[in-house]
Amino acid sequence: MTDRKTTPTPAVTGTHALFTLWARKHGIEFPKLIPAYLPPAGLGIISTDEIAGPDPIRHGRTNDTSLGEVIAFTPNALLLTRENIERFSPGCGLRSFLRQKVDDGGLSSHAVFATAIAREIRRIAEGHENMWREWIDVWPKAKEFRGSMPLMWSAEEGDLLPPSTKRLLDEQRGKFKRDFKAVVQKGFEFTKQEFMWAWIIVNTRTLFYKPAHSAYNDLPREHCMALCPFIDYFNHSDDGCKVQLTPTGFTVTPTKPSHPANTQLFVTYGSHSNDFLLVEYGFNLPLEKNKWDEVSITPTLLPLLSEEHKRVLSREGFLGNYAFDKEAFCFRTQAAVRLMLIEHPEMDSNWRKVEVWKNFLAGNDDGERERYAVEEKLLGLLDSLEADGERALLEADKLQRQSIRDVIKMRWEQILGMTNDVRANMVGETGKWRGRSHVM
Ligand SMILES: C[S@@+](CC[C@H](N)C(=O)[O-])C[C@H]1O[C@@H](n2cnc3c(N)ncnc32)[C@H](O)[C@@H]1O
Repeated sequence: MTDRKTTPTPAVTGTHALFTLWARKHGIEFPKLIPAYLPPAGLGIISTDEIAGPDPIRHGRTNDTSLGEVIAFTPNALLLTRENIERFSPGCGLRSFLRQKVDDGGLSSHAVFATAIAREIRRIAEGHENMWREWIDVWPKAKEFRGSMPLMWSAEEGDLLPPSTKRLLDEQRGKFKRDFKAVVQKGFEFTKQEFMWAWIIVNTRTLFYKPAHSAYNDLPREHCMALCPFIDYFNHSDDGCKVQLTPTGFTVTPTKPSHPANTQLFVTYGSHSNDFLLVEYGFNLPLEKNKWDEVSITPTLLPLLSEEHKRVLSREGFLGNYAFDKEAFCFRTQAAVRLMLIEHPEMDSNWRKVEVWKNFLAGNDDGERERYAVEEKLLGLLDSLEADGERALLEADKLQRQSIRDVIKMRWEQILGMTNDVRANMVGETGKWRGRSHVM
């Protein structure tokens, strides 16, 4: 978790100083910014001067980011992209794997970038030069990822994460495993540790990149990526500056009216929950600083649905993607839980009940008749999550590595806090609104 008030220490010596010289020499522009140490976020970007953003009073518009000054610019020629992979890692032969679809023996963009990076680390150690060497030298080392990136944890440590986090971790582990296997099958000989470090570098530092090249027209979104020197120094906040791809390169523009000198500037990586930030980037934000945080309840709810329920939900477009935040459960969860009240929704004799359910989905029925029964089920989901959380917190206390223990405890505590909030919204602080009392 990061505190924006961490006192920044400008990173003006060593590898970071060499990198900023290299960056300016190659056309990267950042007139009022410098990198700084901002523990626990590692490096970040701070202002050296006051920065003016869009001025809503002067322009009468709040969302016109083009009116703020461009605070950072990285030209296209310096990006690591699918097009220049062979320039980044001469002789790697990776370009041909990008021409093939992944299902036809090709490699994902993520796997190709990680391979090129892992290969260059070896080549640099053997004495080869690399045009991007100064940039590579400022990336975090493997030991910096060990405590924070769950992908690097043991299975036992990962199992103590909340189900909503663990589900994302399992998906990520699947992706990593597929990429590593495919890369090894192509004859690249990396250890799992070497490849994992490079894969995490790509995971935590890529920008969405879809230039106006025909090669990108039909390319699936997950393959549209680039690594971007300097702009990859920015940390994330939910209201950070805007990153845009222009015909000449990436730009960063502020979205707030002004930033004083000597403050950290953030960009927004996307509208991400803390579970996502934790698994994909190895950090999470205090609840009050992440307006997009929510808890997926899918892993708890899906196993409670019968095959019949799943078929009906799927036909209506309501299967999966269930969540709550500190205010309430989402509508999709309501839809699933309401359907659970009908034991056999596909039986002819239940068609009337299913019609009532569909009327609720369409907004033609307020659902008040079933409200208590639905709430009982929702409260049951919260109870079960809480029981899991209490068990996991006890187990986490036994873990050797404190950094991992702290991460697991922090996310569980956030989730248990949200569980309390959403329950209080449903039944009142003491349960008196519903005749159900809870020990908080
Ligand atoms: C694109 S890099 C940003 C630069 C990075 N901090 C560094 O030291 O090189 C993304 C990584 O920065 C860290 N990070 C980004 N935003 C953060 C935040 N708000 N709080 C804590 N860590 C953050 C995470 O480790 C994440 O994986």
